Amino acid sequence: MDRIRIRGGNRLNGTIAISGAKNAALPLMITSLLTPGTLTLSNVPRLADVRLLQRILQNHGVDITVAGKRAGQTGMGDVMHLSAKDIVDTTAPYDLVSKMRASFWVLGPLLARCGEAKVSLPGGCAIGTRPVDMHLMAMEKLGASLEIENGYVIAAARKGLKGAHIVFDKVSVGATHAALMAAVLADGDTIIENAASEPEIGDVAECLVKMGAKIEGIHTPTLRIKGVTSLAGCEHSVIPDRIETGTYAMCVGMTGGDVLLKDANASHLGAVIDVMQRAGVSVDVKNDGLRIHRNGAALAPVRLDTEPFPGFPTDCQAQLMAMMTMANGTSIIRETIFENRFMHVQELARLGSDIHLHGDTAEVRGVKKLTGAPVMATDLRASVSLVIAGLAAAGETMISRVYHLDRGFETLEDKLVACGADVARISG
Ligand SMILES: CC(=O)N[C@H]1[C@@H](OP(=O)(O)OP(=O)(O)OC[C@H]2O[C@@H](n3ccc(=O)[nH]c3=O)[C@H](O)[C@@H]2O)O[C@H](CO)[C@@H](O)[C@@H]1O
Ligand SMILES: C=C(OP(=O)(O)O)C(=O)O
Repeated sequence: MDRIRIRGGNRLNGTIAISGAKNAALPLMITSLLTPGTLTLSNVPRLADVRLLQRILQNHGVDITVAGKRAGQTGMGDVMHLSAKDIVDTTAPYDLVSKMRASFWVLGPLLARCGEAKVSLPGGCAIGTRPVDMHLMAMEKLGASLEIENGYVIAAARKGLKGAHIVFDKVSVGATHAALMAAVLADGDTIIENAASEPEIGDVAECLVKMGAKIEGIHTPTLRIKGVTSLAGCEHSVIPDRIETGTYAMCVGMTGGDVLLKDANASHLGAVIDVMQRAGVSVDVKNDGLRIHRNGAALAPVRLDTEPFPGFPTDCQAQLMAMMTMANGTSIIRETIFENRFMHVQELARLGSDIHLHGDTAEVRGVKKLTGAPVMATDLRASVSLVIAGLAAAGETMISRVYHLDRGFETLEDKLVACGADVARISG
């Protein structure tokens, strides 16, 4: 199994190109199930999760071809053509779905297009119990009948889905994707209230509109959908990854230096930029991305809660905590989205951090020095928090189980090495 070795202490200087967003690319790929036409996605990141979803979609009969970047195309990722002319299998099996959360989202489109689906209950990062009750409630509201048997959701809507009024009790990215992707082909009007307004939902909604869907209220918590009988193919470019952007911003905040995060979209990062500035890191919005710089001054501690968009994202919580381990004072970080998203705390402790957990709140007492150590990645964002800490720790940090990192960070070592970090992948 690969490991990542970091020799800490180097400042970061240069340019890092931000990849297409994993959490937009995955649901965008799934929208291909809604049309017999060809969906062409550009700026698709080269990630393990994308490859896994390709296998899941191919199992349903989606024909997928991947090519490198085209001339004139913005972004750095692949171009992917997805064509679901015929759905040959409406079952999403356990061995594939259990590895990745987003794969469960095929439920809505399969039901909408085929009137039936059998989808294994999902997996994903082990950061809480992560129920799917709101996904199921939305499908039932849209007229599906559901049973859970042997770990599978078995859903049917033989006469098609019907428009409905769906009100979510709490904000869920996945349940919003599911409801939206099902409602676009339902008969009649659907209103989704308390919808997630994360930029990735907006990206999917905009792609669906290009395919012929009728959606109002995009980027707001109330989505109004008029069902259509069919959708066509289209071309769409995946938005830049705001979580990758926040992560590299925190790498620079941690080490000091001056880095341009090329193609980053500041409008998706308001809460992250605010926290970085409060911590004493300079963030300048440029035409071609975000410039992050910190020269000398100590980091100031911060106090924050994770929240649904536009609040501070839970997917950047571990990275911020790593950065705050060396702040000049005590930071208070409250995790409000997932009940078990502090697995990085005990690994950060191996590097010499001083963090105390009180229920959903971490008290991060800044230390003057971290020291390299062997550590273990436990989930995607927790693993990259260890990279951030390792970049500033004296000596060598060796991170094992880096397959978690490969789910969501494209060529992480190359991007950091290009800015002067001493990072290497040790194979085998
Ligand atoms: C692939 C992807 O895009 N994953 C993201 C998605 O995950 P995911 O879509 O799984 O997260 P949700 O937004 O659904 O979860 C938010 C909260 O709602 C709860 N919940 C969710 C569904 C449900 O049916 N019942 C329920 O109680 C969850 O346990 C959690 O406490 O949004 C999270 C919150 O921004 C991010 O951390 C993940 O990176
Ligand atoms: C938690 C994440 O992914 P998933 O929902 O697939 O577990 C993530 O992207 O940070």
